[in-house]
Amino acid sequence: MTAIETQALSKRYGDLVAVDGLDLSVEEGEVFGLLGPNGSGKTTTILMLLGLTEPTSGRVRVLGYDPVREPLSVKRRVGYLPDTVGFYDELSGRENLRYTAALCGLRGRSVETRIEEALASMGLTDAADRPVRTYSRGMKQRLGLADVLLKEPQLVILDEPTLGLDPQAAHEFLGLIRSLGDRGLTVLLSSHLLHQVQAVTDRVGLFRKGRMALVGSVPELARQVLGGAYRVHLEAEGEDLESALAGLPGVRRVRRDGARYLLEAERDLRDDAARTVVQRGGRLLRLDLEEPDLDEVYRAYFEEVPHGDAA
Ligand SMILES: Nc1ncnc2c1ncn2[C@@H]1O[C@H](COP(=O)(O)OP(=O)(O)OP(=O)(O)O)[C@@H](O)[C@H]1O
Repeated sequence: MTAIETQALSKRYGDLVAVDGLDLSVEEGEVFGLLGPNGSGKTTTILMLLGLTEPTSGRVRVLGYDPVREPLSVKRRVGYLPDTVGFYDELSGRENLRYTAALCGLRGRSVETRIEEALASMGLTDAADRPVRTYSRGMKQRLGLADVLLKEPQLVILDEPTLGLDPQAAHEFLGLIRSLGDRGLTVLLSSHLLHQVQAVTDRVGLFRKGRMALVGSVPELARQVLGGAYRVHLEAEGEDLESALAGLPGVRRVRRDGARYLLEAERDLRDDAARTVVQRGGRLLRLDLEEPDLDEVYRAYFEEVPHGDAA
């Protein structure tokens, strides 16, 4: 099933078009990254998905429900972590989760088990009975995720979840997000931190001025924007290697600098490249694969197209 589907979704604030004819489709079980410069419409899109702001036009479905007409059905199934989560500072982590559970109408002894499990899965068991005011920002974010998981959502939406976290805390938090995807949950994550998004998402969508400029996995985007998604660096001595390497299936372009070759390719063809060198009686000195990098895709895309407004 498609977890999120929008068609020609738009939101205007007076003359300003915050989201402009957005077509977005996120499959169930997918971890999807919404990327874009500040003000490109990510938060507005999320608010429309949650039924917290009404679209000006277009269609939106979340887990098959219309967030405008059926906000409660959406709310019950979707966990939302805003960029800053509000907790009762004087209450402990566990007490805050109990409060959420009561608000969600969760009752019975199984609630305590659920709370315990949510705390444990976020690495907060030891801190569970300390007041939240003593928590670091990273711990508060993890408590936020525990809070979201308590109601056992099918879809989790996170808006800039690593904002203000130090690199170590951000890394840990991203690992937790990935683990949600591995558990089969659908995750929508907004961010402008490309490396982080690349590490945990299955696909990304690049936003620009309220429109989805590019959508795909990082290798797909790299193929569209950079030409070759995979870059193989090879150093070898031998005759006529350049044309032999250029003839390998999947090779888009070969650049040569003396004994060094850069192969821009559609797949990881290190095996074939090594074999080619050896078959030609050459000597292989170095062979490395450079993984496609979202940062590079993003920069190339916003540089190539003269947008002027890219952050
Ligand atoms: N309530 C509002 N009233 C008027 N304009 C708004 C409102 N909310 C957002 N906007 C404008 O809509 C545009 C898109 O904003 P939005 O917050 O969705 O972008 P974003 O991609 O989430 O940016 P950021 O990364 O800064 O959060 C911006 O120009 C913003 O100023």
